[in-house]
Amino acid sequence: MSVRALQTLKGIIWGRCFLRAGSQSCRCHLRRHYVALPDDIKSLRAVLNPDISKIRNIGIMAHIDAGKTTTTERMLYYSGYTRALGDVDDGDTVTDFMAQERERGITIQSAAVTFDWKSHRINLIDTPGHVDFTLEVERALRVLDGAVAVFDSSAGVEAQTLTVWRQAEKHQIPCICFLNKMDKPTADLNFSMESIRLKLRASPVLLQMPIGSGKNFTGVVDLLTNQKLIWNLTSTRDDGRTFEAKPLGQSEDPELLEAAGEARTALVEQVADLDDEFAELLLTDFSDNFEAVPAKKASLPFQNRTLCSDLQEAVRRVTLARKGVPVLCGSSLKNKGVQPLLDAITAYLPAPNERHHDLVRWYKDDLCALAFKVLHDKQRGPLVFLRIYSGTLKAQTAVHNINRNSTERMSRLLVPFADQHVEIPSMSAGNIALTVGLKQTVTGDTIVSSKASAAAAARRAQSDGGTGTKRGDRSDIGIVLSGVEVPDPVFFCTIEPPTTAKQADLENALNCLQREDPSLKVRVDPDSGQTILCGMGELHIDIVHDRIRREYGIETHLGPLQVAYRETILQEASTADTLDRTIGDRRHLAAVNLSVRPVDFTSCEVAFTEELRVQIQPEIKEAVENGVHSSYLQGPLLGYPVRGVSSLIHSVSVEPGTSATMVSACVSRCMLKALRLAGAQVLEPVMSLEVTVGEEHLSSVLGDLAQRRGTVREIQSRHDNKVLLATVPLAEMMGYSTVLRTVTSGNATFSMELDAYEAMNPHDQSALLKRISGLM
Ligand SMILES: Nc1nc2c(ncn2[C@@H]2O[C@H](COP(=O)(O)OP(=O)(O)OP(=O)(O)O)[C@@H](O)[C@H]2O)c(=O)[nH]1
Repeated sequence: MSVRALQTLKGIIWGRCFLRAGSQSCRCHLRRHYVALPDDIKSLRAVLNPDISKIRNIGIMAHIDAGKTTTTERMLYYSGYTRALGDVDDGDTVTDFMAQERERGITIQSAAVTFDWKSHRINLIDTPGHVDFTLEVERALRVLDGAVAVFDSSAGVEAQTLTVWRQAEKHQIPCICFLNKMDKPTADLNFSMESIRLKLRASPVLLQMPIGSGKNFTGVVDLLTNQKLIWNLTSTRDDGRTFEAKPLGQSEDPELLEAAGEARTALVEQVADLDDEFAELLLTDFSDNFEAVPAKKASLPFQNRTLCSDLQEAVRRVTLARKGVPVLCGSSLKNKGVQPLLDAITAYLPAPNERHHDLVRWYKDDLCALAFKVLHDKQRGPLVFLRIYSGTLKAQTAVHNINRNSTERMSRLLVPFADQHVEIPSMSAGNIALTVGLKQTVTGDTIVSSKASAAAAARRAQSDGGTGTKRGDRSDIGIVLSGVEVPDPVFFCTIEPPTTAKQADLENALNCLQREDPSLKVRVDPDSGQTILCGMGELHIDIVHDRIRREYGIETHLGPLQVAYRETILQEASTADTLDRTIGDRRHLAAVNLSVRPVDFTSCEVAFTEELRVQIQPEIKEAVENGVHSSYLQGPLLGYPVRGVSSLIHSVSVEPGTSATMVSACVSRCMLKALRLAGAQVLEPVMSLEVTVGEEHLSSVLGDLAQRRGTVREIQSRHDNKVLLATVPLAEMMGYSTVLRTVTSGNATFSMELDAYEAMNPHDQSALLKRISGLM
């Protein structure tokens, strides 16, 4: 695997489990003017069910290399979760513990880590940064209440952050931005703010100003409190646990004083623009002196004010309403600025009860939880991470899984703290729980206390207009939390066990892995009988392969990686077919007349003419639909799934005694004829690619892309680098990371995501057809 892939893998497997022995000690010295960790941080772990208002379920999202791992490591360290500061460059982060633990076969990965910060419970939920794991991000976002976006302040918004940001917007998750790497000579606050504004179309609310730049970056001015937060680190080994907080006084550097004054006025004006309540306060109480606006309510001139009217609360309202995003600065690597980031998480991001979760209201105080990650532990079996939305989850009780329509018993309930998994008897709404014993639950399932509770919720939903999610044709309305949409895999390859005796073990491993990862698809080729792995990218398949070896002890052989093409049609066509077959003494006779026409590439439909719809018997209708759908599974050209076709059934006649299977077979055969007549066409996955490269290597990258059928959309300048935006067919991108590293001597990074399925041009299509049919 490439260095980049390995680095990315490190990001993906971040935060995985943590069965580390030994307690931790965090001795802190609280001196005058100095801020350090309060001693009570550890003891708060005794509070296993904190008040819901004190819980923060958050994720950290970032482009690769922005500093997510480093920032996370610092958070875990300052909160007392870890004893030593890990360094990604030295390979001793929490991540690397994971690798060792996996080597020892103890499992495990964790989807969430729990720690306390100043009387708040923070559940940090892993959001991997690589596009192959977009589904994991989506799954994590589903259970997050807030997120921190980490940026490299010299690069601003980069491709992967943009993708994850869009996903966060879809789930309406309030965010905070952390401009990391302020110690770099090229760090640029204004550029980063502008790129948040332009690329993310967000309204950045600057809460801190950096003090000094490059290696002279020493801390920040907190614009709310008008305080300087300074890290006077005495050596490179200084962990930055202690920092100095003092009011910005007149004796300061006049330039800093002026800049901070202007930035605070801009902040106050911006918040007033975004929050009416604050604007009213400003106009009535502080119209002639914005500088006197207090940071916190405690410092308001009159205490009986019932409105939450201080600046910090106004910023909070703005953040929760997603009208603006607070921006903080720091350098995680240099141990500066992470504690205020933790403060900001507790101050601005929402508690679970401040988020609106549809459907949950139907459960009132009954249990309703979402399984958002399943892991397999060798000793304890499947571990299921649940986000509890309402009610209480109790150990040693049976719970009902609505999606599987099954009831199963949960044996133990755990909280994933650093040094141990703490077992607890029950857990209330807002929390993240790790459960043992749920053997049938799959990622995305909704868990409730009983079947009766689900039925009661369904009745409430029905009487309130029935906004529950209807599942298939079931007559009951299942009140399920929406899971995640699983995108189509773009790559596939065969997988073989070392010996046929290991086939059953391989099947078991693949079943377990699929339960954990819904974006992994496994099927058996009907012609060859081979097992086929389908995944989201080279890295995804690589990791699955590696996990089968490490965690299940099976050395498998992977066939060459192939692109998952699709097929469609170019024009409309109509045809008819008759199937007349006698099997034994039974005659099967069916005839069908249908037409197909192209629609957009995302869907495939089947419909019946108005007249036929009222006449057709339900079992014949089902058989016809099955026939059409099975023809969509294998296109006429290369046998890839069909997309973008709408079929209309004009007539069907079936002689009595004809089996449903024969009706389906007749329809499938007719569909195949129709698809051929309609001019079948191969669709290929086209990726959008972003390459950041030093100017001197730009021409080599462009030359290489031209050979890959790439289309350059734009070349932007970013400091000394060029950012190249292009689209390239996925088929041309195998092993790109290695080639890119070679042509740029390691001076480039790239990220890639599926842009669209596009029709291949006739020349490329005929080359592909020849290659696949073995003629080339
Ligand atoms: N100068 C500087 N470098 C930093 C800072 N934070 C992280 N880095 C470096 O940036 C590189 C990437 O850091 P990571 O923390 O691994 O970033 P990440 O976002 O987790 O990256 P992936 O795991 O690849 O997704 C490492 O070499 C870090 O040492 C910072 O504040 N300043």
